[in-house]
Amino acid sequence: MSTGIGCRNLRVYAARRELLNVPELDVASGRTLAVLGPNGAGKSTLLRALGHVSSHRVSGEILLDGRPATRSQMRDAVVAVLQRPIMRRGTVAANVITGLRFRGMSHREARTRARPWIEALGLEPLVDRDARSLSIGEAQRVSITRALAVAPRVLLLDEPFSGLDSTTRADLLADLRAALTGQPTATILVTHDRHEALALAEDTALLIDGRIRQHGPTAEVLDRPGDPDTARLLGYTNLLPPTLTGGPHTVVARPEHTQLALHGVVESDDAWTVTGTLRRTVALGVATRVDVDTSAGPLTCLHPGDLLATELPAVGGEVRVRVRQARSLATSDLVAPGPFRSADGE
Ligand SMILES: Nc1ncnc2c1ncn2[C@@H]1O[C@H](COP(=O)(O)OP(=O)(O)OP(=O)(O)O)[C@@H](O)[C@H]1O
Repeated sequence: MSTGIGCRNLRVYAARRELLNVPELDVASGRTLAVLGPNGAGKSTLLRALGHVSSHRVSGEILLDGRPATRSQMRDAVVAVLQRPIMRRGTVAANVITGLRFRGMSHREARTRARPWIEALGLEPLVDRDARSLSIGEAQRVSITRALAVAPRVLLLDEPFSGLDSTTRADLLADLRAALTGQPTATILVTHDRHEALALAEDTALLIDGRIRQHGPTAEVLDRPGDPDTARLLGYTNLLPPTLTGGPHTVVARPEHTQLALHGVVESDDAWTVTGTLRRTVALGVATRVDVDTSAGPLTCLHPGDLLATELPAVGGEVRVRVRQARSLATSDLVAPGPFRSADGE
């Protein structure tokens, strides 16, 4: 019998509107699934339904270790970590053992159980601090340690990293991944950030409009956009239709593989070029974003570092854009730039 959490024919409705329709989903014990979707895709709706805590009308089956699970069975099996950490009155140490105390464990035993998790998550320097004085990043670390200390069969993570700065987020993701390794917990992370999926999850499902469009090993799913919606979600925001490429299918490219052809830069032969009008530039610190309008729609270029104003053509001026790497939406394969070079008639 398979262990872990799953569902069959799961549907969630608000009034007459169907918010979610997932025919089948399984996360085995010891594995982590990321559910990646844009705002409003139904990610939280899915987590609440799986945890049997939905306030909507739900049909279908929630499975625990392969069998339909009741609400009380799920309550015992599941621990959730939410976007905003909730700290109770008292020290960090007292907060970490809360879940164990709720489950009837003595104070002494709970402290002994929690100790390795406090070490694994690097919380020792904070244990005596008033939990309500913590930063959001610190509080989320406590909240995750509290969840892990219970050794749950199922861990549901509802965007717990979204309010953290990039360094804090990367540290916590790495520590959580290490802490989960070898544990018999089935973990589901919902997020809109593909980098979080890559950092934490072996498998990823793409959820759009309440339906799973793609599902598989994370590295494969993140690099195999199958339609314009999943392409956008996966960062392939530049859509190049056949009218632009001259090829048979729409191809998609990441902004980091798309750059302006600038004066004085020697161009190699390994990119396809298209002309357009420079709409605006945005300094992002580590990179400069340049938006260009072309005959077949907008393209976004990303140049590493700061581009000097003197290097850039004026807004409204004609520019050439080079796309170094693109994928076919029909096959998800990388498309060599050769076949559609000079498709715009250059
Ligand atoms: N009571 C309700 N009545 C009607 N629609 C609802 C109701 N509750 C939620 N929805 C809709 O369900 C959809 C999914 O919401 P949900 O919060 O699950 O999305 P999400 O993917 O978690 O989004 P976000 O990333 O913005 O948190 C949204 O379009 C939302 O407006």
